[in-house]
Amino acid sequence: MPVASDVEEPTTDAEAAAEGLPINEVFYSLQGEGMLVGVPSMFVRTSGCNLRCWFCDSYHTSWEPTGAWRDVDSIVAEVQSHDQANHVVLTGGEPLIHEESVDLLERLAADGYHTTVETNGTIYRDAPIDIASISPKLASSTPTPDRDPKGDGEWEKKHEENRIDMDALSQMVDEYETQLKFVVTDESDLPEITDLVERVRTATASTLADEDVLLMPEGMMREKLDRTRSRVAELAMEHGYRYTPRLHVDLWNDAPGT
Ligand SMILES: C[S@@+](CC[C@H](N)C(=O)[O-])C[C@H]1O[C@@H](n2cnc3c(N)ncnc32)[C@H](O)[C@@H]1O
Ligand SMILES: Nc1nc2[nH]cc(C(=O)O)c2c(=O)[nH]1
Ligand code: SF4
Ligand SMILES: [Mg+2]
Repeated sequence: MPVASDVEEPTTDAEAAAEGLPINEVFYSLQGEGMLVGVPSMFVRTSGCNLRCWFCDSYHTSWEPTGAWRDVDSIVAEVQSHDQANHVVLTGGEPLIHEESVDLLERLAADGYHTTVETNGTIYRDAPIDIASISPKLASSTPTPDRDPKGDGEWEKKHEENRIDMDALSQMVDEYETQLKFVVTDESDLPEITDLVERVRTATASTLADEDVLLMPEGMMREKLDRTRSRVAELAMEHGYRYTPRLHVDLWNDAPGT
């Protein structure tokens, strides 16, 4: 795919209307994470993010955002060209920084697709979303100078300030069928997870069951997951939360377009 532009910040509405969405990749695969794991799905990956997790497995949508601007018609046409999939995963980067993601979701809903949006939960948008797959970012995601994949901790403060927005998160949980999918680096993440789950329960009218809380092992590649998945599965059992594998990594490691 041609690299037409770098995407650092959300565009203005006028630019977005004229240009569509910055797209890093569109591909057909199996949903690798969460409650629909294994379901044949089309993936639409937007470029650009408002956070910078040190472990981000989509480096070219966050730390070095690249992509081609595409109009919604051409994205929908590519989704339709794989007629095995009735399910679309909109991901990124952070797809909800882009106003035009709402247009895309409306077009997909009108065409009868079931949609999952993978989001960090910091931006609320009103859109036809079947599953909000929210992955709130924990303190262990913060790019401190010793873990910054690119620089020297320049993003540490901004990431730390913006990684949780309780208003946006609560509104999303109230409006959409939700899974809260936490990336677990080790067991020291658990107190923060249980605390955040309780805060969400207090702030929302909807029921957030323990099974709607998912623990996912951190690991971009198989070798890392081999070291983390057993412990994360045990932690899920201890707390009554759900464990989610990273099926695509088990099957295809970090191959592009999977
Ligand atoms: C690249 S993010 C894009 C969507 C959105 N920005 C978010 O973070 O939820 C897609 C999913 O991958 C997860 N993820 C990113 N890097 C990971 C890693 N190294 N190990 C495990 N999960 C990771 C995120 O937490 C999120 O659930
Ligand atoms: N197969 C597959 N499943 C996924 N589920 C969520 C993904 C993501 O990057 O958001 C993802 C991904 O990148 N690949
Ligand atoms: S919020 Fe998502 S896309 Fe952004 S840096 Fe973190 S994992 Fe990557
Ligand atoms: Mg991924």
